[in-house]
Amino acid sequence: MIELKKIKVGAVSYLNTKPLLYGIKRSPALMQMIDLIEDYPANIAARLAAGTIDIGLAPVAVIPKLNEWHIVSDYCISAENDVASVCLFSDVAVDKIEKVLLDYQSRTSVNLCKILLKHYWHINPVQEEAKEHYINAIKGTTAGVVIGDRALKQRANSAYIYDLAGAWKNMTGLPFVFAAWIANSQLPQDFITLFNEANALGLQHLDEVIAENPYTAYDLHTYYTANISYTLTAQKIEGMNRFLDYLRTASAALV
Ligand SMILES: C=C(O[C@@H]1C=C(C(=O)O)C=C[C@H]1O)C(=O)O
Repeated sequence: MIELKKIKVGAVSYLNTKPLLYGIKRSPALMQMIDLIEDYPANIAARLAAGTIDIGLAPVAVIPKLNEWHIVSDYCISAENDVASVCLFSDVAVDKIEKVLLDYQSRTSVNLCKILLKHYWHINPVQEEAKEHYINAIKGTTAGVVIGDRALKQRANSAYIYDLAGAWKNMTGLPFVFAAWIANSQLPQDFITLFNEANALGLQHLDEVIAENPYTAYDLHTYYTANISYTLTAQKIEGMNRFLDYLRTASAALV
């Protein structure tokens, strides 16, 4: 029998992606068609741009780097208001911040922070792409953007927590899309249909998803229902396009 070439799928390895992966991992038909790798967002972006994966739950900030891109799913990682897991953490109020360390695992949120520093908070601190273990260096007038599960933990450690999706909503009135399922070539329609159905399953079984991923630093039910918003609506796409417009005009986008 001829083994058909598998579709290489890259997913974000954080808790926020578990509801989307729940159904994918439970679909034998889909699991036969794909190789699934899990990694942090900046690496998913790099793999998609290099073509070593065919589709990824990729930071939307990578879009300008891709020769070809298709958003193939109705599901995404976005927020209507506060997202809880993408914040600027600081010991001092925002106008006292002198330096911002930008999470090396992120592509979208670090660019969002740059946009907000300039256009929302109107400040211009030193901004540096951080290295591993940088979270320990968030102290005094050095603030830091942290994303994902590590951000949910950091909430207990910083006096000031500026939620970047909340700030974006205040500035633009729009929701914010962090990551979407982006393919770098046209994928078969039968795959896309199965893939969408599989993404939806976990959202209908959140209690099971939560039971499978015990976590104490933050209430996952709140996270999955009030913070992260999983459906890609027309308004979300408007928010995404507004963000991509800012990126196009930014002099130093980090992608
Ligand atoms: C909301 C989040 O969105 C993430 C943030 C991303 C980024 O900054 O590049 C990419 C993927 C998302 O998983 C989070 O991980 O906390």
